[in-house]
Amino acid sequence: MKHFTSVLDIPSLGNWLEDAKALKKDPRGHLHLGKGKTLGLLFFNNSLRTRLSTQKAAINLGMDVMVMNFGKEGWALEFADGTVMNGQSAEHIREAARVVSQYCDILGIRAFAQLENRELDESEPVLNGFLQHATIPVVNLESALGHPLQALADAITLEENRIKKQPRVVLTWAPHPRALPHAVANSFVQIMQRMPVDLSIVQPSGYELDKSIIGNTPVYFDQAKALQGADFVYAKNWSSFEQYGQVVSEDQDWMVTKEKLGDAKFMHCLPVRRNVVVEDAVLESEQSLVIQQANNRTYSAQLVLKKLLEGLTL
Ligand SMILES: NCCC[C@H](NC(=O)CCC(=O)O)C(=O)O
Ligand SMILES: NC(=O)OP(=O)(O)O
Repeated sequence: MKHFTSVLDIPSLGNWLEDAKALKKDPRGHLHLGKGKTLGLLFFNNSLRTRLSTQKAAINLGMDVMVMNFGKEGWALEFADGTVMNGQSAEHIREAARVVSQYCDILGIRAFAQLENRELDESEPVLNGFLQHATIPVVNLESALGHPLQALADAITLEENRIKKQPRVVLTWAPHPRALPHAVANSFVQIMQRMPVDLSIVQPSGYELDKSIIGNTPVYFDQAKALQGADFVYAKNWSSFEQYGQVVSEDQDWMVTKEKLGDAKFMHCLPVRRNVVVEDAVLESEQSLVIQQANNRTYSAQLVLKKLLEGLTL
């Protein structure tokens, strides 16, 4: 693995989940591996978990870390080739990526979808710009299309809480006051499709995710029915894919409640809007796994960094 940009970069999920378990038992067991190596983290969007858990993961591996809030503090970057840069952009990705590569050994990039132009988002200008021009391994800290470190933490959490051999996992759309990206939902679907679970998606009409990601995963429109008998309920808002980036329903009836949850465990990537996405009673109950999911972000990041560091020393 040269870079980690997608769930599809995980060669064997079963082996990785075993590796994650071992790392979690002995987080400081590989302090030598990152000694003298620097992780650079560039954030074009806000973060709490990704920023701190990825730093923590690097610290556990003995790495040094440099973090920059690029969105506000970096020069506005130009990604298109051949442009006359007489507008807002002060620096080209061709220089920026090569410059940063000299200071770091591994580079993490967070750059969300803009949700204005599907083709532009699908071209992943920021992540792909760094992939193309950086000379070091690149890690996706949530891009327009995916959030693989979150999905890996979700898989670890599910593995720790599964009772059944083939649990029923339901990804439910939930209301939100803003238009949100598809990245978390995409990567969750992709990783669950690779696990021994019975996965389905439930959402209001108009919120179908990218067909190329859904594949054969069943999609339902009746939330109460879909949640019946679920073992894990993963809530997430996303904007319309068809009417790209639009909010086509704000239906509060889709909020996850204790009653709808039944005996299922509740999952969400956080940050979560209380009493919009999910009611307080769920988050305060024993059924909520959200804090454990956030904890597992450290081990998912640590696993990825460990694999990349091992690749560097080969
Ligand atoms: N990294 C986890 C989720 C990040 C982002 N959520 C948000 O922007 C929520 C912000 C708010 O609630 O206003 C998303 O859905 O992709
Ligand atoms: N779940 C997650 O990625 O959280 P942050 O956006 O706070 O990093």
